Amino acid sequence: MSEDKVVDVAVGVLIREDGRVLLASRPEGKPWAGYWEFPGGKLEDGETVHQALVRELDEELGVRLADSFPWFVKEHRYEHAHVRLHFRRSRDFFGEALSKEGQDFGFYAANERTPGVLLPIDQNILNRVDLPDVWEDSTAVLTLSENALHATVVRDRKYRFVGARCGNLDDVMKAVAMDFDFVIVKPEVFEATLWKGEPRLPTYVEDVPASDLRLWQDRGAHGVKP
Ligand SMILES: Nc1nc2c([nH]c(=O)n2[C@H]2C[C@H](O)[C@@H](COP(=O)(O)OP(=O)(O)OP(=O)(O)O)O2)c(=O)[nH]1
Repeated sequence: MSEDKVVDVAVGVLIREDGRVLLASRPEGKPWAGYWEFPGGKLEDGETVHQALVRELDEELGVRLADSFPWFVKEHRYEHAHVRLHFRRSRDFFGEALSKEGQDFGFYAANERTPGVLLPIDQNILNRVDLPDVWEDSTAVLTLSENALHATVVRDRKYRFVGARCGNLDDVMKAVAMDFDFVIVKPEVFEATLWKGEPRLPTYVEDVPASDLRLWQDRGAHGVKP
């Protein structure tokens, strides 16, 4: 594989009614075998991310995925590959999971220890599963042009999540570089902050009614901030 070839990967964040998320260990023979991850895998030619997830969940765990929403897209360079991870959330799946490839698996809460170590970049992402759909004040929000370094300090002391209010794509790119948990944007700039229709971080749309939540989630938002 040439160094700069980007591999697109579909990643499923399947959330049970009790808020727990499906995680599984990586089968023997793959890079990072034995580490835990969200189920998913590489896109095949012509597949959408949702289609790839439907296939991978069936192949790996026998789970049937009915619907899923874009959550965010994240690039990461491993030694073995440069991946573009397309995370999608779903509460709409059925079937009892089975280990079709010899993996361990289970449903876990964000603050619970899995039997094995998660892939390093997945831990932060698992925490974000608890971000509420409708924004609450228990999250720290910074305006990026102000003192953004403060974010790292605040994160440890008081707030579980740190987000940034972003006026445009440049701000969102800064929030990505600083690994913020979420961004808040106005409805009129939402589209401009996406990467080919997918957010780059979980995104709240500001100043819209809570009753429009589903509409904005269909378009890729994590949630709304009325
Ligand atoms: N499925 C999954 N892959 C992840 C996660 N986090 C993360 O960095 N990755 C990376 C690891 C791998 O480099 C890549 C997924 O590739 P893979 O080898 O598991 O995909 P696959 O099942 O299609 O593999 P194969 O059949 O081609 O062997 O994405 C995650 O949470 N879930």
